[in-house]
Amino acid sequence: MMHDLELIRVGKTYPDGTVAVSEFDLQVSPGEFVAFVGPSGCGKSTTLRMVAGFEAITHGDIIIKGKNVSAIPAEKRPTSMIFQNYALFPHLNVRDNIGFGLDVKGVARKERDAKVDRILDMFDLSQFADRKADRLSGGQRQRIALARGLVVEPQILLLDEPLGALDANLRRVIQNELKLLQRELGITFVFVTHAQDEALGLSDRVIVMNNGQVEQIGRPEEIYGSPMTEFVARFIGANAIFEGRDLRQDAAGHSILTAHGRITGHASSDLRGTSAIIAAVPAEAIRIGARTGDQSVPNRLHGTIDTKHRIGSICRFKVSLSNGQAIDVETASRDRHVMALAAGDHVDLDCPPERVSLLPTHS
Ligand SMILES: Nc1ncnc2c1ncn2[C@@H]1O[C@H](COP(=O)(O)OP(=O)(O)OP(=O)(O)O)[C@@H](O)[C@H]1O
Repeated sequence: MMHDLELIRVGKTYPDGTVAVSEFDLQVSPGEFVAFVGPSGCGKSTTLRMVAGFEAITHGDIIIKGKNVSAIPAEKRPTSMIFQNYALFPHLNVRDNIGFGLDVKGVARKERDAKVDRILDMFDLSQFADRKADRLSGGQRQRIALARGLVVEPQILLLDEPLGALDANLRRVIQNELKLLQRELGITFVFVTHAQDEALGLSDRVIVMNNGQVEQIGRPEEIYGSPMTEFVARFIGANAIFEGRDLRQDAAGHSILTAHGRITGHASSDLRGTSAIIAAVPAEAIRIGARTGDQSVPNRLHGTIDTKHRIGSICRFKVSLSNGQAIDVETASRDRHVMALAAGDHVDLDCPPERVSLLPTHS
């Protein structure tokens, strides 16, 4: 199958010597929704701008639908980009803002108007068609920015933190709309965000970046449940991290010796010869219950509840372990034994070994 987008060892070094991206490999299927996520400065926007053609690449190749576009200017690429600040022209009305990309491409007036009308209708914006862009709410402007990106019928829509300027409620509404729209149109979306919940919630695959490099590419549940690197384990989700050493292997799996005794899990990579190892345990994989003294289960930990918060059907605990380390525990709030727990209670914790990732650590 031909990929919609392929990055082959793409790199970018800015003229001042800053290495923003290096050795970036990625293949995106037609109709896929992928999200770049990572801390500020990790190279997400630079990568997106290179795909759009707004930034020249210094190494590697960018292939769109089998065609090498590395040397092709932005306006000739089958991509369209949407920015966080919408980049609307405040003095143009909605219709002309949306039609702008078609004008640049020299689409004939009649066809342009028909396309703009169709998309105005689709985004429920027809009643604002003649209003100036600066007389609209944030959510309306965001819809116009989306409409403007889509009206040119791109093969790939590039979205750079498109929801960053919206408040939490509106963000959620537009997130839903975005997801539905993407399914309906079947256009490939490449989305950049520093909000991991957005990346995990919206996309088919997540690309976690750090320091200009790809840390891990995978489906949201893979990134969340099976981090492949220490960075991913610390950046995504709410993993409890236990440092350890003395790797052993037996029938139950690999185990390391930590401040809390042996923790058993699965090794995501070859750990032989690695002296410092961490165990990463997702907050929702940890079971919590009143102290019983039972030591027969694997990965037994002891702690004291610091705080308990109920958020809908989820109960979130902060628990201090015997060595003072505080960890997060998330569990279904409707369980009776969970309902009975309160701050100050001494608790037993455990986690099934298959949910524990053992990873090399660099610290
Ligand atoms: N024009 C430029 N010249 C030199 N360095 C730059 C330039 N633009 C970006 N950088 C640097 O390249 C690195 C990657 O920047 P980039 O904007 O791609 O990161 P980002 O992950 O999108 O960050 P954010 O989430 O803050 O937008 C950073 O170190 C940044 O300072």
